[in-house]
Amino acid sequence: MSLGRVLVVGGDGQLGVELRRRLAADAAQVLATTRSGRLADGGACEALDLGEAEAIAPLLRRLRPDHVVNAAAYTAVDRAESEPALAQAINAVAPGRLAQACAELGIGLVHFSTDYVFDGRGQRPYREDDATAPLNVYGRSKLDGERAVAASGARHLILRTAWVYAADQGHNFLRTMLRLGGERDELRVVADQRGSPTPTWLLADAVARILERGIAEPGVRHLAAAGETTWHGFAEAIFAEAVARGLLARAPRVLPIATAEYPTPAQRPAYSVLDTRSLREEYGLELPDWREGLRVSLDGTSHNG
Ligand SMILES: NC(=O)C1=CN([C@@H]2O[C@H](COP(=O)(O)OP(=O)(O)OC[C@H]3O[C@@H](n4cnc5c(N)ncnc54)[C@H](OP(=O)(O)O)[C@@H]3O)[C@@H](O)[C@H]2O)C=CC1
Ligand SMILES: Cc1cn([C@H]2C[C@H](O)[C@@H](COP(=O)(O)OP(=O)(O)O[C@H]3O[C@@H](C)C(=O)[C@@H](O)[C@H]3O)O2)c(=O)[nH]c1=O
Repeated sequence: MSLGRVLVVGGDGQLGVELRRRLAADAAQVLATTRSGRLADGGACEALDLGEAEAIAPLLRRLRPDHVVNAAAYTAVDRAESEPALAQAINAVAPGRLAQACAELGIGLVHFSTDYVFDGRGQRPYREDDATAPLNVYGRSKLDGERAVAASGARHLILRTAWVYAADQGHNFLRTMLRLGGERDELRVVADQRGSPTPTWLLADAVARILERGIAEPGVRHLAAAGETTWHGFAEAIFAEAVARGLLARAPRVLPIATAEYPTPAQRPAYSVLDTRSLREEYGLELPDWREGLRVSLDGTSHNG
């Protein structure tokens, strides 16, 4: 069954690239926006600066997609502390306007949010209706975005995910570790923040399944790889898998440290594992363990399954 015309907003972000790749198999047409109107691979797409929110509705009226997937966001967690107005404009105001336009035109919307809406004091995986209390500007702006989308009346799903990475593109922890691991003998990585590293291919596969089945019940859902680890555990796994594949000659020493020993402008939740049961049951999804997700990502295979 064709998914019809799908518009990927933020088509050159790490998730946007994977969505375009994955949805091309099932959609009649995949349209995309970037700020410049060009894709990094040289292809043409629509120009949309989300800082200019009044441009959103006219673009959607012209393109008339069947679905919009919003993969754009202000994701620089530390920088957001000194640019709160910009984070709010991109992560809250623009998604609200996008959702209003989708409601007006009868377009289904899939929007992404984050585990950083939680304060991390939980002791079991967070469910969708657990209380939110973001610790940083990025998390607050994303939570405001969730609220604006929910209030729009659009047929929508808000997918909260976590610790997103792609092996082949984007700014993410995996690629940072591979780079630093090639440069240094020793790294210090926090071992007291727990979460679930989630590859973009897992998210894109899930979006394809969601669009195929349709959005029946609007609202927030949690979507992340199964299992949990710390950033330190993730780093050790990255190096073990990378060395096994010859991507690195040898693994650096990875010293476990406390968050207090790695000061950053933004505070991060100590625990942000997401309970994904609701979405798995609703859409019949099987979500791989984070370690399996890492292996598949580094193998560079099975990305379109
Ligand atoms: N990365 C992560 O670990 C996590 C991400 N998420 C969420 O998942 C979604 C996808 O994130 P991810 O792919 O990692 O993000 P990226 O940072 O890789 O991509 C975000 C995209 O948004 C675009 N963008 C930013 N500002 C604007 C603007 N003013 N106008 C138009 N486009 C803009 C960026 O374009 P440009 O390059 O030109 O700035 C970039 O292409 C987001 O909603 C994010 O909040 C949730 C949990 C974890
Ligand atoms: C590079 C590095 C980071 N760290 C720590 C800092 C931080 O606590 C943790 C992760 O750092 P990063 O800056 O890569 O990750 P961060 O930007 O916090 O990642 C977040 O991004 C946003 C967009 C989300 O929505 C979240 O789900 C989450 O993925 O690792 C070390 O301890 N040692 C290191 O050498």
